[in-house]
Amino acid sequence: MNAIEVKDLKKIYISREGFRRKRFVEALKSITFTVSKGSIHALLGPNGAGKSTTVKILSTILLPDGGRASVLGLDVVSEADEVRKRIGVVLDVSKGFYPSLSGYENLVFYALLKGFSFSDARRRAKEVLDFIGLEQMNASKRPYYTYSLGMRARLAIAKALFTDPEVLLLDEPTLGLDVESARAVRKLLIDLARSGRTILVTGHNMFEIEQIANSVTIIDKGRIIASGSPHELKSRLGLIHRVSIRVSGNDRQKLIDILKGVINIDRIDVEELGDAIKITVYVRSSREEIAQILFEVSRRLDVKILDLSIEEPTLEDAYLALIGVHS
Ligand SMILES: Nc1ncnc2c1ncn2[C@@H]1O[C@H](COP(=O)(O)OP(=O)(O)OP(=O)(O)O)[C@@H](O)[C@H]1O
Repeated sequence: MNAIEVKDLKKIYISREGFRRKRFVEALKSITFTVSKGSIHALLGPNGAGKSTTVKILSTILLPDGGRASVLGLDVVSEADEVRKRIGVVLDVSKGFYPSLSGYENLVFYALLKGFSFSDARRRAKEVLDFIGLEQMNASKRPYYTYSLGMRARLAIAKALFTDPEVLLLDEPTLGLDVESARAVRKLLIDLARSGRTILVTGHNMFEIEQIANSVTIIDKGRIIASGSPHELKSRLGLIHRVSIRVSGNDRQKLIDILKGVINIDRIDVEELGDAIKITVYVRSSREEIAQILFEVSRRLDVKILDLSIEEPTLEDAYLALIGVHS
């Protein structure tokens, strides 16, 4: 069953250019995707692709100009009040808190505005602070302005979890976090999905998305480019192996030309590294075939293979191939 359904969604921003002229930005041209219940779905795309706009429409903060979107079967426009009760949202981890209040006080204040009784607000604030690990960091009683970015991200997620929502909409929740904090947030999201929550997350860190997302939608310039599980995206592109070779020697360019002729190559990237070059090729051949060809070719030329790795392609490889095809 789908927790989120987005069909042919459109959004046009109108902003001013000078005093009179209006500027129209077609942020979403036609976005369609679904997210199944209890899964983590990632929206990926370059800057300005329309990810935040999509999340804002699903959060009922922005109205679409066309198409429709629903959360748990509720329309985000006509049933916006009901949608708000069932979702938790993080749009900017550093916004929405009073700097001089502690994390705990911020949450209690937020809960009172939401209509919780004082005792329920205090109880739930302690629960969520404990759940996201701020209580254990002895941070819940410290003023918010003393929080690190990692603590702020945790507090923003605690706030999103306050009403125990079934669906979480998170716009770049790990932006700017250090390795440890980002890892903690990732684990939190996986635990939440395991407990039945549906999570829609945006981000730019492909490694991170590949670790957590069950499915992915890639958008660019307001249109869908591809969607599916990370594995489906990679196999659809026929990306079988990524071969990285670091070589030195005079015949480096010859090696590239020969490789292009003998290996079934999808793409080749060459990076100059001073005395050496790094060649990355995406090939459909088997590992054995690739290794054999490389060693045979390099024996005939004036090149020295300094490093060789043959790996499975990553989500980032698939993403770059897809974005490259469409740009
Ligand atoms: N309030 C606004 N007024 C005018 N144009 C806007 C507004 N908000 C966003 N845009 C434009 O809409 C397009 C989509 O923006 P959006 O923020 O949704 O992209 P994004 O994929 O989230 O990008 P990023 O990865 O940089 O956060 C961009 O061209 C952006 O400049």
